[in-house]
Amino acid sequence: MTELLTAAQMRAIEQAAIESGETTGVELMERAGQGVVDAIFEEWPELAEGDQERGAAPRPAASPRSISAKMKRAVVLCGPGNNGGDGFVVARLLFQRGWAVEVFLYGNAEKLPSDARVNFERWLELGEVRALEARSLDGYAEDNPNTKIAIDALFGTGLSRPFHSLAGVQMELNYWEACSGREGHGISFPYVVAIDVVSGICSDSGKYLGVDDNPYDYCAMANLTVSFHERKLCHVLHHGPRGSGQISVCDLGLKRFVRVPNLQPNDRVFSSDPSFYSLSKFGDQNKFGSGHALILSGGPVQTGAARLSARGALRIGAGLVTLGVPLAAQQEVAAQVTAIMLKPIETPDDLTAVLQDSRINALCLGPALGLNRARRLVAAALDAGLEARPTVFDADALSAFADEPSALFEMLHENCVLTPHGGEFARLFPDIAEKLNAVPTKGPAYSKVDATRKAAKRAGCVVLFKGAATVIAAPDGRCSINSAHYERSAPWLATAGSGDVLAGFITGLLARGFSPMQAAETAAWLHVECALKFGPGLIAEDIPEQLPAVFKDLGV
Ligand SMILES: NC(=O)C1=CN([C@@H]2O[C@H](COP(=O)(O)OP(=O)(O)OC[C@H]3O[C@@H](n4cnc5c(N)ncnc54)[C@H](O)[C@@H]3O)[C@@H](O)[C@H]2O)[C@@H](O)CC1
Ligand SMILES: [K+]
Repeated sequence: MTELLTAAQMRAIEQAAIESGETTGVELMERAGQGVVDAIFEEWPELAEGDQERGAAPRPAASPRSISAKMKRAVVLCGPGNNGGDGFVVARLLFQRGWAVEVFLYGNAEKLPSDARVNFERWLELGEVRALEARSLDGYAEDNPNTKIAIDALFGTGLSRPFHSLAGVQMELNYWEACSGREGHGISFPYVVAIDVVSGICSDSGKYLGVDDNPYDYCAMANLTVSFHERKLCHVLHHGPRGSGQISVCDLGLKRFVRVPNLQPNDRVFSSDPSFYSLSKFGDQNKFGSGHALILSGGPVQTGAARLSARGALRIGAGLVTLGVPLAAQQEVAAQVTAIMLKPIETPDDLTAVLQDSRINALCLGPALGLNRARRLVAAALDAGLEARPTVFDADALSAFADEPSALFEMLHENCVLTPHGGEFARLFPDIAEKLNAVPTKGPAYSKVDATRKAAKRAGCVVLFKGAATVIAAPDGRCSINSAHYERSAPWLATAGSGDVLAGFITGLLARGFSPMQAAETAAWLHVECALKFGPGLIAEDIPEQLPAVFKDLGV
């Protein structure tokens, strides 16, 4: 598992490293700048070809007369903080490779923080710094056709308020990002490389601050973002993945400072993957050793969703899976399933009776259950007289409590998992959703991590908040994110029934004895892996069928 950092956590790590005396801010900035240059040439190796080191040449070397039309050019936009400082380092390093480099500064050089100031001065030995204004980049790519790279070093983790003041510059970066790598009308556009965070995006939430409509039309965007030490939360949340392009992580040599005192384990956020958890089965295990999952089905013509969940639970390794079906739907379900068993469950009393069997060790309620049936069966499933059985609540089992979410929360116990999508989340946690969806006016803005943690605390159980970034949180603050972005982008997962399969995956893992948090994290990760394995054309039925191949790849 890798960690995803907030701005405050990153600052604390840097601070601890500097206070240890092992390094300095200037040294870290040098490593950061070098990391950005390395990442650029790794991403576009052709840009490194033919570079002729000129070393730290004196200032005249950068004068306009010494810049030939054939030289590769970079334009570096530096901001008022240390992100800008990184930009000055990148400018110097590209210059030393023989590039023509033009540097703009947004802000007052006198007010640059000390490390950035050092690098500003070092750059002044080599070239000029021009003031960045709203129209500074108008026609730039057309007038400077050999511009290969634009460096966005305006704001990083320190963005604290909306960045609207350079709309023209942001529009240009937006346009270049879209057009880069393509030639049109004899013009080639530079690749946009963001240092740490795309300027305008809040590092903790991934939201463009102060933006309420489609930011991809006019805000700054990048083809490549180089993050330091670890990825930041913004790289997987909200607008961040699309705005950031690709992510490269640059090691600043800070690994041993991760355990600084103010980083409590439950304040940390990880990317969820199953590396810690064993999915393997062992030779001497019989089917009862892998648990028995019960999945409740809706009535006639509403049984497909529960059947998808059941198939998911069985494929992920539950020893036995039973569908609890109302009498009128028995024939329909029986005609469709083979290895999955059936039990008539019509009323809450039927469910209570079935749950007397303690071998049924995981439960799933929700997929197409019907709101009335859901409301009655949820209460029976959570009856205080029964053991706190691991239970997944999805779909109708969540929506059934839209008028009184507290009635559900009062019944839930620590072995439950709620799996809302955005709409269901807003029904159960309207105040939290409102805060999450409000236009952010300052940073750090309220994030999906904040919202899911708060919801888990209120519900008293694990909440898995679905989306391209699925956030999973426990009431004690543990949190992870399953990101279906970048090389794990799985847009075909947004298909009818996909959530039912996920609920089944979680239920199956609960039956196998995984803890609620482990089950939710592992299921979410495998769900994406299955989609990637199948590729385009995926429908929900295909998802469980990919598990054998995914398991094989994992060596399960
Ligand atoms: N020595 C260090 O501290 C290191 C810092 N690093 C870089 O430093 C960055 C963080 O630096 P900072 O904390 O200085 O933050 P930033 O450089 O992101 O910017 C902070 C500055 O911008 C101002 N500001 C915030 N929002 C604004 C807005 N909308 N309009 C105008 N001004 C605004 C703030 O008042 C502050 O002056 C990281 O993202 C990383 O790039 C790296 O170089 C590694 C070493
Ligand atoms: K930036």
